Amino acid sequence: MPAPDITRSCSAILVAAGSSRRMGFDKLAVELAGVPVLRRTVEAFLAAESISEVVVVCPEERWRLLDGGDFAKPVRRVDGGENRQDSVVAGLSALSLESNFVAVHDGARPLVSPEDIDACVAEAVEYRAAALARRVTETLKRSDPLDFSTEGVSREQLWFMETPQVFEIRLLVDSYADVASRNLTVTDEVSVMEAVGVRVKLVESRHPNLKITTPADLALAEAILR
Ligand SMILES: Nc1ccn([C@@H]2O[C@H](COP(=O)(O)OP(=O)(O)OP(=O)(O)O)[C@@H](O)[C@H]2O)c(=O)n1
Ligand SMILES: C[C@](O)(CO)[C@H](O)COP(=O)(O)O
Repeated sequence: MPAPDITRSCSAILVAAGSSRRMGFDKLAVELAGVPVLRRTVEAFLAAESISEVVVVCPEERWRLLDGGDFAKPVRRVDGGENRQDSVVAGLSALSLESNFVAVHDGARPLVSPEDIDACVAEAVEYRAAALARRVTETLKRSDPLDFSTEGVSREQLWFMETPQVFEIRLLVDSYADVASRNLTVTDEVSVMEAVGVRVKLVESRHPNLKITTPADLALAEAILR
């Protein structure tokens, strides 16, 4: 077996330490077609050829959803933080640093395909930073809450952001340190890059990759899996 080319290899950080407030119960423990959400997410990354290791950022009780899995690649757990940003930083500290790239993904996105993961990693190798996203195809309007007047909003160049979001590890670590030094709060890693002026190549997802957020998402995800 040839040694892996670490210049192109990629670690994964799966953030799964949230409170599921909008769901009302632990959305990462819910089974989709018999498999817990978090386990589906881990298995998608283990199936992706570009991924060499997985760090799961989650509390101990969620780690047990993985049945102490005997996985084909290294899988480690680390505790999360107060917000998603803190959980990502905790994941960065747990990387083996045997890769040059890191894919940060929501544990609550269990339908992500290994093919989309690999496509996003390939673009990050090319551009240093890449993120999975979905083009806006619906008609958009802006509505004034005072007089209910509406106006059309062009959907050209508009995307729904998804994950994974993939970066050179050094770039992401240094960018998060910069953001922290300025006490900035960010929703995702693309926002971190915007704060430090680094462009991110958006990669159109070819498969469903919805985030499990509310009970309605569970029904939709089950329907997709049927
Ligand atoms: N402190 C946090 C907050 C969120 N997440 C993770 O980030 C992903 C996206 O967050 P979201 O879907 O908003 O999850 P929750 O924060 O749990 O949702 P809610 O806002 O409804 O509580 C999820 O996999 C969640 O577990 C995390 O690891 N650590
Ligand atoms: C990180 C994310 O999934 C893609 O950008 C999204 O921002 C998470 O949003 P939420 O507000 O935490 O649900």
